[in-house]
Amino acid sequence: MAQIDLDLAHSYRPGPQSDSDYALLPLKMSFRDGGAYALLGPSGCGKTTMLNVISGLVQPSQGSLRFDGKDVTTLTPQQRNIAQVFQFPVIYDTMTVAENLAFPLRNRGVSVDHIAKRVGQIAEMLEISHQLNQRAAGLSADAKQKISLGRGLVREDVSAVLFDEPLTVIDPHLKWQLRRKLKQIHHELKLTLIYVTHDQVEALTFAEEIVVMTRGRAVQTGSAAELFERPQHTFVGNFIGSPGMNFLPAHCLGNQIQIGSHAFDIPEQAQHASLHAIGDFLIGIRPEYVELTTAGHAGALPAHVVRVQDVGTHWIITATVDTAQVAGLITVKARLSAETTMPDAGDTAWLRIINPHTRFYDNEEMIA
Ligand SMILES: Nc1ncnc2c1ncn2[C@@H]1O[C@H](COP(=O)(O)OP(=O)(O)OP(=O)(O)O)[C@@H](O)[C@H]1O
Repeated sequence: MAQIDLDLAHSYRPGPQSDSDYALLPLKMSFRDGGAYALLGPSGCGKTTMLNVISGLVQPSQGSLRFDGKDVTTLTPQQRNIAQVFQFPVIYDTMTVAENLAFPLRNRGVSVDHIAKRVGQIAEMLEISHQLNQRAAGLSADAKQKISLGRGLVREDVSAVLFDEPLTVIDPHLKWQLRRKLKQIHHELKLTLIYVTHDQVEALTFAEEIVVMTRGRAVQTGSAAELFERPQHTFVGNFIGSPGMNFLPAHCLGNQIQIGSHAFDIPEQAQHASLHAIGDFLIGIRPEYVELTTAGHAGALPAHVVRVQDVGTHWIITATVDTAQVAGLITVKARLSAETTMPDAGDTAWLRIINPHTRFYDNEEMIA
């Protein structure tokens, strides 16, 4: 296992001129030895490029990377001692499940006894012990991908195990089980795992730390709770959560926050942010933290209710807030508990949007 430090950028085009020429913009980041990470972001944001730069399949066009302080930039995947699991099964159909799992160990000259022990352990973890003597050829796509996962996890001496959307071919129910299983396996094997996905549920279930990426940038690395409570970038606010964070344009007038024609006291968490010096900014509040309250309540403004949806364990209210000439009508969503007395579509509801959970953004970055 190794601590992985990146200080690099990558462009597939020679002589990149603008940000859009880069698949990975210049970044500095570290993956802790033994950590479980997810690289999360929409299609094309650079996740696979980052994974391939770590494995050595792609050489960064600028900068370097280190494993435990040693520069590995020019080393091959094999020299870097990386195991990789891809979207589709990479196994030998003519071999049995046990032989497939043993293959990476046999290649490294591990003793027969140790191979048998380790293959048994991995098969048990993945619940494929009963299939060890079957030929891989006859197995379902799900079972084959489990073998691929097993082959990725079987070696104890790897620097890291990299997964590129490994559950794509897996049936939805099994997918859910395997995500939990991988988390448990990480706990037991203490391998450094880096897992690429565009699915936030997958990332949040599996990883201790999630690297959120957009347009070639890693905009935040943090636990599920950190990404939820303190999105450092508006993209994280939007992308994480369902529905995503609400954003409203605001500015400072005297020592108050002005949204449309409504003025609010600056809350405790933004006292230090010199909002008056910034001028225009965005406030962000998660639908979970928008409170339904009464007229004139501190931190609340009137909203026109457009839709009220019962989504089982809670309700989602969609309403519009008038920000006047700043941005016209802005949609705000509130996620309310099933016990709340709901307004109807067409009503005016007072929504408390300034409270201790409100965040402040300048140029997409969180400032308070
Ligand atoms: N071999 C390549 N040559 C040129 N451009 C590439 C190559 N591979 C990726 N790109 C470009 O680099 C950018 C990042 O792609 P990458 O595959 O890393 O993103 P991703 O987040 O993994 O997307 P997906 O989830 O769709 O796989 C995209 O604009 C993509 O078109």
